[in-house]
Amino acid sequence: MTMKTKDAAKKEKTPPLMALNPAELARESFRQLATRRIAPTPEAYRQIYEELAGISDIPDSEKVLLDFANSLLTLSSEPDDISDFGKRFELAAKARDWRAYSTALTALTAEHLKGSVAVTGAAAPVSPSVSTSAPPPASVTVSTTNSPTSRTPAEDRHTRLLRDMLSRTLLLAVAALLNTAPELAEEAEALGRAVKDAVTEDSLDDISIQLKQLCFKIEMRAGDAAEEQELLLRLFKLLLDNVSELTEEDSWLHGQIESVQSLLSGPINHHALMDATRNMKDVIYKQGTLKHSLTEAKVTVKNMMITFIDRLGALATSTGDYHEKIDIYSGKIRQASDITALNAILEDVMRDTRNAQSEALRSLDEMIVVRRDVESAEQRIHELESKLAQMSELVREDQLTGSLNRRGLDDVFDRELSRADRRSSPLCIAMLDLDDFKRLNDTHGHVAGDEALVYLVRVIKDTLRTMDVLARFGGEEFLILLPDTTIEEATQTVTRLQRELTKRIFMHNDERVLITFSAGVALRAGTEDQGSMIKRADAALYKAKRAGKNRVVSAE
Ligand SMILES: Nc1nc2c(ncn2[C@@H]2O[C@H](COP(=O)(O)OP(=O)(O)OP(=O)(O)O)[C@@H](O)[C@H]2O)c(=O)[nH]1
Repeated sequence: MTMKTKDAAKKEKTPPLMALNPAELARESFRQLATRRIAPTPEAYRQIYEELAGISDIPDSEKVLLDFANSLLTLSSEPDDISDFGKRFELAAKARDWRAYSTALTALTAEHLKGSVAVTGAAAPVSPSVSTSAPPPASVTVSTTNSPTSRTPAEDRHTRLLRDMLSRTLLLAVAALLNTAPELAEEAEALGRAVKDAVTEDSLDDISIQLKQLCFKIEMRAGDAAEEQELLLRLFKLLLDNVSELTEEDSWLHGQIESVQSLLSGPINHHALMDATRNMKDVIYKQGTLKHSLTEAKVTVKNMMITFIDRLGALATSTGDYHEKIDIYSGKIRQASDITALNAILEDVMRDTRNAQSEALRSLDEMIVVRRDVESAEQRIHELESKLAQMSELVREDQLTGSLNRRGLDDVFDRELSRADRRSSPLCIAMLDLDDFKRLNDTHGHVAGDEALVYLVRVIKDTLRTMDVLARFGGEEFLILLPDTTIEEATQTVTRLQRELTKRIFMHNDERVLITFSAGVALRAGTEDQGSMIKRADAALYKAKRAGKNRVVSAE
């Protein structure tokens, strides 16, 4: 029951109706509630019921003052100045020393409720007849204002506690969680320290603004981190998918591992990850092709060596026969008695010698040829190896599809950005990636994969305007530059490309092979640069993949 309700209740106090039984008392209580226009709460009902029954719950003033002392004592679990005051009040009340009580009350007011706080009866000496309601004392009629100092001790304690908790949360928990973003961790620590010292409302307001800003920054940072993590996972998936193909020749693997390691040792950012993924795709494919050629070259060398050994064996065998025959002939010669017999033997010897000679010569020739083949195969291996090193250093065109390569794209992109700036015209890009291309390669072979890429480029070139530019971005990824094109037009164009690709069926070995692609389209925002546009188109492409492939998504 509020103070006002109690006062009103006291004013209209009804003499106790001792004669009434409980049911009648209850009825009368309800009637009184209505007459006095008091809200029918359980507490109000109890008050009136007790009043009518003559059971007064209004304590006397001494009890109130003693209760106040007790409640101060129970307010704090450990000795502090509040409990000291409690003790002083308790002693004064028990000794009925109201001057001492009043002095203590004035001191309490001066120390804890200064400023705009006015405590009823606190400034003046208190007499036992002080008119106040029942405890708890924390609700002593305090007229509060919005000032930070106008708090009761309990509120102060809670504020201190909360401030402490916030400060510790910022200093210990938040700062520790931000160990990957030292600048944000420092900010959290500085705020933690500031919270500890902030006592005025202004300084708390200031801290509240800074806290909001910090939360916003952490949210942004969390978004970036999630994106980077996603890219990292893609990169690792790619590496794992291909690692089995590379392990046979570990020298090929070293380069990959080194580049990923150096990437992981530096600060991980979106660009570095995107580039590493693309480069790796490119290198994996090209190395795969070269490795295949090298394996072929090695098989050739091995076969040649086998032939070489076979020939040597044949030579040894034929000359072995020859020596055997010579032995026989020498025996025959020794036994020959006339010149006719010797002549016959000599002719046989001559014939066998000629055979052995020509066999030896043939083997020699073959050995020379084989040796030359081995040398040229070795030469080819060296050429293939060095080709990997200087791979497409200078070319601006993709050798397989005839579209621009990354280098060529960079030149044209620069040109188109300047043109768009000059004319203030819209510029869009579309990033395309064939769907399930690995499966196509695995099912139909790499040659079919290559043909599919060439086929895709042909369909794109047939469908696009001449001013549009197509570049192979890496592996099975392509980028189309669409000058003077709005985002709606760009999306329509790419959707048309998808339709065209499914209409014009790709055939391999008389088999119909369905090829589709996913795409992300981005409109240049203001003077946005190439990297940022590609990043947004790539993110949209990734969404298209995740949404089920064979679709176009516009970048945000
Ligand atoms: N035939 C051929 N294959 C290539 C070429 N460049 C890259 N690849 C292959 O393309 C495949 C790309 O595989 P992933 O990146 O896993 O993509 P995907 O299978 O298309 O899967 P999604 O993109 O999720 O639809 C790899 O197997 C590469 O070896 C190329 O020039 N010719």
